[in-house]
Amino acid sequence: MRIILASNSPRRRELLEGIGLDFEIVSSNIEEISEETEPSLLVMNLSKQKALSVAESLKDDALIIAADTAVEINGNILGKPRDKFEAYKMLKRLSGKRHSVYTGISLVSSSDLRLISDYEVTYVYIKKLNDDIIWRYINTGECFDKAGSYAIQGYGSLIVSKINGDYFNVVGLPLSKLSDMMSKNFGIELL
Ligand SMILES: Cc1cn([C@H]2C[C@H](O)[C@@H](COP(=O)(O)OP(=O)(O)OP(=O)(O)O)O2)c(=O)[nH]c1=O
Repeated sequence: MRIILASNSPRRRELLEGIGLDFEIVSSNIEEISEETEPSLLVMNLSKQKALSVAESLKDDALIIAADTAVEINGNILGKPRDKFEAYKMLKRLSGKRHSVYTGISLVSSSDLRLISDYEVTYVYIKKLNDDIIWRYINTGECFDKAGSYAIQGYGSLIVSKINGDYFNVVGLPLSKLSDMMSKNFGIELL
């Protein structure tokens, strides 16, 4: 079956390429809006919207993969920062604390619109950051298209002290969970 990644994220593309999957990319371009405040439900809901928007635009049979990542700390959900001041506020909030990174995955088969959603959570500990370090990090420019304003795979690796859970989930696509979902629900084996 054709496999389609419904994502504009270069990280998600690279992660799927890394496991040798043969897939195409179709961007979803939905407005990421949801009233949901429970992070696991929010990321599953948004990934579902992305997957369905692509599935509905296809004529032939394909399996669509979509994902959404959000950061949660003390009941607050952090998405992507709008500007450097918002990035500063987010990093200040994450400084010296543990937060949770949620990624929701949705799989949809375009032939019958059968939909499966699930999520993964990883706990990330950020070092105590002074303002000088926060601004130096923001000035690397890598925080802007990232949930929570950092990229664990980039300079962000220097401000993370440890993680508990799947690293790839933090980067934006929990490959192990995805593999289980594809195998269990669609009989597609990635290994
Ligand atoms: C926390 C964290 C997030 N991120 C990224 C993963 C996601 O790409 C992004 C969160 O935004 P998303 O809305 O999940 O994804 P996206 O807009 O980049 O791509 P698309 O919706 O088209 O699939 O933050 C990192 O790259 N590293 C990190 O450490």
